[in-house]
Order: sequence, then structure tokens, then C-alpha cells
Amino acid sequence: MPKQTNSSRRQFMIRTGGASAVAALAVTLGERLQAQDKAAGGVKINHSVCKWCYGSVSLEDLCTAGKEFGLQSIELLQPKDIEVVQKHGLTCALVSNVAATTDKGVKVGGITKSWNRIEHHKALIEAYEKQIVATKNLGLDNVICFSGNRDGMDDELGMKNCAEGLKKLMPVAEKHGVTVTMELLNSKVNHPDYMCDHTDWGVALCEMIGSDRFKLLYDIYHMQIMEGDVIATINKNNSYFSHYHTGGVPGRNEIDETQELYYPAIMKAIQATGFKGYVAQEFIPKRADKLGSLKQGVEICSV
Ligand SMILES: O=C(O)C(=O)CO
Repeated sequence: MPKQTNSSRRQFMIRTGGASAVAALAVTLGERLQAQDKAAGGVKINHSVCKWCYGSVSLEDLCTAGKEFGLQSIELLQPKDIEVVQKHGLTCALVSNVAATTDKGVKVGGITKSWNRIEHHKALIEAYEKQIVATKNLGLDNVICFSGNRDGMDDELGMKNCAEGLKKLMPVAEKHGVTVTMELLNSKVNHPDYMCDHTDWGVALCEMIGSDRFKLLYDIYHMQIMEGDVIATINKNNSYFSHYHTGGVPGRNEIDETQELYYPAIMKAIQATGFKGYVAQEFIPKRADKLGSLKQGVEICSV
């Protein structure tokens, strides 16, 4: 058998193997993913990652490594940090929440204290209006928010309160073309007492607000814990979802065979809805090679 050089092998594969063989020969994973996307007719998952899961990796290093293996975004950043990712040719698919203080000195805007209480609204509206303008000025279009904890409040009143406050924010969001996205989180393991912990509650809130600029973040990890039935839920409610997060169940670690969800099938279901937004890896790597785990997560979700 004659010895094949790299280029003769590449020519042979191009002649005989079609698009998938060409994809297999591309130099970096990023190039391979792009080639596969092309072969799949342009339908693709846009990849993002949540910075907080990589606390020991600098933003610069995460940008450099992530770009190499096909990430397009690093998210849950404040506007001041976003220029760093943009300098690397990446985007920030979901801007972080605000931190505001009410007249009574209560800190609001985080997971536990937010839109479900009327007394938080003044501070939240002021802070979110600024965050929306900063987001728009950076050329971005999605900002996260939270419901807040129940703390004794019933879900119906909490929804009414969230709607009342968020409806006041919508004219600014609509004017600037920025979506305000409320995250669905589990209240069983990680965020006891969080109110927006079921898809139906979030969807009913979207309907009450009635603006295309208010949507939900369907966090696959959190919702597998609360509800399961992930693909059916995506099929039914995807028009309310502006963003997705991943994570292995149980444990919130790597999304590989060490956990119970089969992410390629979930990604295919998301693709089939025609989703044009981003899927962000939000697992806490267990292995020492954290970036290796992230690369693997991106590969698993590249269907
Ligand atoms: O804090 C969490 O658990 C989140 O999922 C934030 O995105």
C-alpha cells in the first residue's frame, strides 16, 4: 500500500467520503463543527458557556480556549466585562442580572429577592432600564432576571406581582430590542423556595405580560430535577424560551455518560424547533481538566 501524505489523504477523502469526511479532516474542532453545520444545511446549535462555572480560569483564557473548540459566546457577564469577549470575536448571549438596593436598604435583583414583590419594583425597574440600555449599546439583546423566592407568598400573587413590575419595564425592552429572560430554576436541590420553578408558571407569566420581549430560560438541568419530560416540554413551550442551559443530572457536573440525560437527543429537539438563540453549558466540571470537560460538552451538543 503506497504511503499517503496528509494532502493526498485529504484529496482521497474529499473524492470518496463527501461532507462528513471533509469535516473529519478539518484542523480544529471549531472548523470541524462549522463544516458539519454546513453539511447539515446550516441548522446548528449556537454554543455559549456560563463564566461562573470556570471561576479559576481567567476570562481571557476562557475566550482563547473556547473559541478554539467552537464556542461563540461567554455569558452571565456584566457589561464592563463584555468588551473582553468581544475583543476575541465572541459574544455574550445572556447578560447578567442587576444588583440594586431598595429605599429600605434591601438588596434585590438576585435569585432570592426580585420581581415577585411590589416593594422591589422601583429599584429593579431603574436598574434594569440601565442594564437594557448598556446591553443594547454593546450590540446585545438578552438579559437574565429572576422571580425571587416565595417567602410565604402564594404563586398566583407572585405571578401577578411579577407581571405588574415587568410590564412597566417592557416599553424600554421593546424600544431597545432587548429580551428580558426569567430563569426557571429547581427549588428541590439548589434554590429552595424559588418561585419560578415550573414551566407552566413561567409560561402563564409570559402570557400575562404579553410582550415578545419577555421570555424564559429553560434550564435543562433544573427542569429535569423538577419536572422531567424535557423534550415534550420543549416541543410544547419553545415559543416562550429564549435561551437554554445544560448540566448533568444528578450533580450538575459533566453532561456525558456519567449522568442521566441524553443531550444529543435534547439538542436535536431544540434544533427541530428552529431555535436561533444559544445553548449555554452550565455544568460545574468535576474533572481536573475543566476546559477538556467544556470542550466535550460542546461536542456532545453539536448535533
Ligand atoms: O444559579 C444557578 O443555579 C443558575 O442556574 C444560574 O443560571
